[in-house]
Amino acid sequence: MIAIYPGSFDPITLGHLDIIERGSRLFDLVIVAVLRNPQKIPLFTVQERLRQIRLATTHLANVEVDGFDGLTVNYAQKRQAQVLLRGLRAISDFEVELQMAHTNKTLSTQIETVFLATSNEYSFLSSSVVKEIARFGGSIDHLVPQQIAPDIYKCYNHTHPTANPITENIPHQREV
Ligand SMILES: Nc1ncnc2c1ncn2[C@@H]1O[C@H](COP(=O)(O)OP(=O)(O)OP(=O)(O)O)[C@@H](O)[C@H]1O
Ligand SMILES: CC(C)(COP(=O)(O)O)[C@@H](O)C(=O)NCCC(=O)NCCS
Ligand SMILES: [Mg+2]
Repeated sequence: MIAIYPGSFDPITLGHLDIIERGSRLFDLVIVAVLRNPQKIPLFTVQERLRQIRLATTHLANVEVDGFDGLTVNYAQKRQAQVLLRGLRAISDFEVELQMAHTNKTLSTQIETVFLATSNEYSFLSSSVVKEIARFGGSIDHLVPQQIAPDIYKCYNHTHPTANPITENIPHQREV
């Protein structure tokens, strides 16, 4: 069975990686699918995010990384996937995710959404939290795959919080 794990992944966190690893044990193939979303101003371009997710998942043979436009169910059908994989952290996720799952069901009755509960240690973790910490000069080493931490520090003009402490010139939004 093929599962699509769609999302923004701006950037990928250890919470996402945990869902990908657990998904890869449940499904024959997990396709991590990054939405090209013109409505969001991302920190990383889609190309950068694809590269980052690929770097973080090299140890998983049945994981593929791709970008897509348009409706997720259309992309799932194109890839012959039967499942949309999503993660649940809290009630706030549940409300949005349930609405999304029901909407997708009206668009394609063939595709099921499967939710994995967050692992306890990542229940607080989001891409937004990572960006907020990095933006104010904190360490994100324990929150993202080690291969991509340097990318994030670079965006905020510091190599590592201990190497180059917070300055007043940290940009609030990087140009993409
Ligand atoms: N720590 C986590 N544990 C479990 N699932 C997660 C975790 N972080 C994100 N997810 C799930 O991954 C999917 C993609 O989420 P998304 O790309 O929006 O990440 P995010 O961390 O929520 O980022 P943002 O802060 O930009 O919303 C969603 O199903 C989301 O619930
Ligand atoms: C990309 C995503 C899964 C949300 O990802 P996110 O959790 O990273 O914000 C969702 O916005 C989506 O599926 N967008 C594509 C458009 C679509 O299919 N909309 C109908 C479902 S609400
Ligand atoms: Mg989110």
